Amino acid sequence: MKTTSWLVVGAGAIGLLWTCKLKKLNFNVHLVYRNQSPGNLLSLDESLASEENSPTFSEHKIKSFQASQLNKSYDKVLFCTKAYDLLDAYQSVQAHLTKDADIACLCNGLGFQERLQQKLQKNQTLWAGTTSEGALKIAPNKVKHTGLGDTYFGRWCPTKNAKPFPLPSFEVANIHQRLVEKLAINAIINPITAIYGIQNGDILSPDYEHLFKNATRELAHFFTQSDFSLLEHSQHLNSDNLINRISTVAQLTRLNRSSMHEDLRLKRQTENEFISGYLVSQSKNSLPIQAALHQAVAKPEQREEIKKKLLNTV
Ligand SMILES: NC(=O)C1=CN([C@@H]2O[C@H](COP(=O)(O)OP(=O)(O)OC[C@H]3O[C@@H](n4cnc5c(N)ncnc54)[C@H](OP(=O)(O)O)[C@@H]3O)[C@@H](O)[C@H]2O)C=CC1
Ligand SMILES: CC(C)(CO)C(=O)C(=O)O
Repeated sequence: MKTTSWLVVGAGAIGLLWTCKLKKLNFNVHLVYRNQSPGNLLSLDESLASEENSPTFSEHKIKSFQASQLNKSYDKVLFCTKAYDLLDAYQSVQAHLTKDADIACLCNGLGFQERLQQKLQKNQTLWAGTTSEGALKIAPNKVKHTGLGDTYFGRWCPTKNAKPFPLPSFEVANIHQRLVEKLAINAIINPITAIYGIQNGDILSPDYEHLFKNATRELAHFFTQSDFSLLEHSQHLNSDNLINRISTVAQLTRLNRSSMHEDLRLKRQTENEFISGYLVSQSKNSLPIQAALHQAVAKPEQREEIKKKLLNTV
């Protein structure tokens, strides 16, 4: 039996936030969780991120399932897992997606989109997404909207005269550019804050400023003067542009710990492979600082030595 509900996969912070957003847009939502059931009533706290005078708490009725309990077909699905879980998550629900389903993902990083595209059927459409919103899961069925931001989706494989995204106001033509811009921010702020155990704003302090600027200049050179496969979408990211963008985000989130800082601190898997790892794999050895940051995150036993070298040699 076919349903017109959205299927959201991943009941973490972003999955809960987006389930509530879709409910507010009057869609039915079926939510797939992996381990802990969120039940059938979600609550959204927008007190930290709401516009003035708008309600700050809302409750939303949904249906939640484990993938093995699904018994319907869906023509629109939104994956809200971490990048490293995306392909497994896709495989767990793929039998329940229609032949022409719209398949959207909101994970940070690059590299996994192409791998997912390879797995889709010919008439299914992959919509890559990126968000600068902040969300924090505070209970299995409760999410706090911690930062206002923008969310964009666009076709991973552009096609002329194709059908629009099921949420047209979120669709952009230049999604690759948006993904590269977000990748650049994550590639600088996340590993530096994670390995030195600092807040986002600290990368602008005298202790880290040289590392921040040199790592950013190196990235800008790669984005503007290399044979990067997404060069047409990264050419505008010269040193000044990139330093301004990243400084602004570091300022705006100065008291936050980046997601990678939290992941290392709590000894969880990080998205390193889809951020610095992706860039290094594309760079033909032209990103030595980025490679060192990648290595310092990936290899705890080398971390202290790399941290000292990075601060002494740049
Ligand atoms: N939170 C935020 O403010 C922001 C997050 N992002 C990005 O959004 C993405 C999601 O982040 P976030 O929500 O914070 O991460 P979370 O870790 O909170 O949520 C990911 C969820 O996906 C679930 N999951 C993993 N594999 C499967 C599967 N096979 N089937 C069903 N569920 C699965 C996890 O389940 P389990 O509980 O079992 O681990 C977890 O609940 C990341 O790429 C992140 O970088 C981007 C901007 C801001
Ligand atoms: C923008 C930034 C750096 C905010 O903390 C982020 O996206 C993250 O932590 O992953």
